[in-house]
Amino acid sequence: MRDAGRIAAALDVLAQFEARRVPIKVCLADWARGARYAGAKDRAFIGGVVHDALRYRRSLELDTRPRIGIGRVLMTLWGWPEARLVEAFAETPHGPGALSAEEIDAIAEGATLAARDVRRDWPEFALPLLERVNDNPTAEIEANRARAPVDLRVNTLRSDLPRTEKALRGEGAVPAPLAALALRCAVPAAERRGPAIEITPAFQKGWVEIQDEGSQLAALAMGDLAGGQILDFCAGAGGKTLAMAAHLDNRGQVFAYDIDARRLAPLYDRARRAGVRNVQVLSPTSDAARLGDLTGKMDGVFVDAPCSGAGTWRRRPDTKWRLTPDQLATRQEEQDRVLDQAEAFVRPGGILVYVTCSIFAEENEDRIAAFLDRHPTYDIEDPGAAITASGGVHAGAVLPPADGRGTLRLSPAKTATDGFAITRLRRRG
Ligand SMILES: C[S@@+](CC[C@H](N)C(=O)[O-])C[C@H]1O[C@@H](n2cnc3c(N)ncnc32)[C@H](O)[C@@H]1O
Repeated sequence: MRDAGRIAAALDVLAQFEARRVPIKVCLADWARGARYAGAKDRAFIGGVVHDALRYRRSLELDTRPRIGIGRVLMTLWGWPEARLVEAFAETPHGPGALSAEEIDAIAEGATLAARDVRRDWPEFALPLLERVNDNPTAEIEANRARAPVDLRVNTLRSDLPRTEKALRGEGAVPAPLAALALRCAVPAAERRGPAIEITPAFQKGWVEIQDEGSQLAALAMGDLAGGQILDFCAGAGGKTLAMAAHLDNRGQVFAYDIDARRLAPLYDRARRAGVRNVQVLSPTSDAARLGDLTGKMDGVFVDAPCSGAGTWRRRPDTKWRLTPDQLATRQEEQDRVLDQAEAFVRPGGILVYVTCSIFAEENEDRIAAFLDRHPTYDIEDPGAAITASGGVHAGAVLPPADGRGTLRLSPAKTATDGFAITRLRRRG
């Protein structure tokens, strides 16, 4: 495909998103099904431009003036010269139709609008939530508009950092600043695709997992539980399960449970590839009795709770426009429920770590305060101290301090990671 057809396709996909508000990957897949002629480079171009458009959706007016908006994305963010844009729009029969003089003038305002209207790129209802927890909301929103790097966790059960870094040098992997086992591949520029880590021999041999550095730090909040028994109560596909299992060096035990058996399914293969032998997957359908046996016995229970996902908006910018206040309220109810269910497994003196990939206090500090009202037998501990004590951060790395309510917050602007909030509680003995 040429520029003309690619721009027209991106406009179609964005129109679908505005009309249906389904995940953008659904809109992209629907388009791709009807466009068998499109190659991998076309799909990458269209996916890239559509995601950037969603990152800047309101400041660049993609929602109200999509032709102008996409022109602004290509000129302002991708650095296209005006002539390339004008030619692509006008090309027949595949282009979206020639740009008028007014449209060209409006497109040229893109840089000014992107700088002026940063706050418009955050859902309006969620602005007070951000202002509540962040002293520089504009900087945070700006950092959330940027593309995210690809972060990797070196799997010490299969390799080590120097060997893995060397193997992935061609992909641009360099050590990340905080987590000792994190490698970072820089953000691809405009039309460039990100590194295809999954097809590298290092990935296939299980030397690395794709995992944001913030997620790696969260998984270390269990601290130094060498040989311990841990229940990962919301294990999903097991990103943090595998990190904890490797951290335990295949000793002790990590039980991986999730209410949704389908989400656990990939964990079996992932654990095999990673050489993990200390994980037991507990399916909600067939292992209820085994889960019950763990009641009151776990040294640590890890709750990676269902949440708004606001901390991952730079990676999944469609989700910031799909979140509603009602959904947020539902997540809060789930968070309370999950905490109550999970705490039953903590032994006296054991640890309960509560993590979300949301930076909002409504999903973190407020949930913990409500939990402590219901369960006064828990005390808050410093999550940063536990992460440091785990030995999993670089010597001298400085984590943000926990706030006055005991929660450590990571974010694109503050730590150059996805957004996470981490709280650590200990049950009294
Ligand atoms: C943030 S995701 C977990 C991601 C995963 N820990 C990882 O690192 O890849 C939250 C998970 O919580 C699960 N969940 C929601 N309610 C639950 C409940 N009451 N009990 C257990 N799991 C629950 C969801 O099915 C979902 O997989």
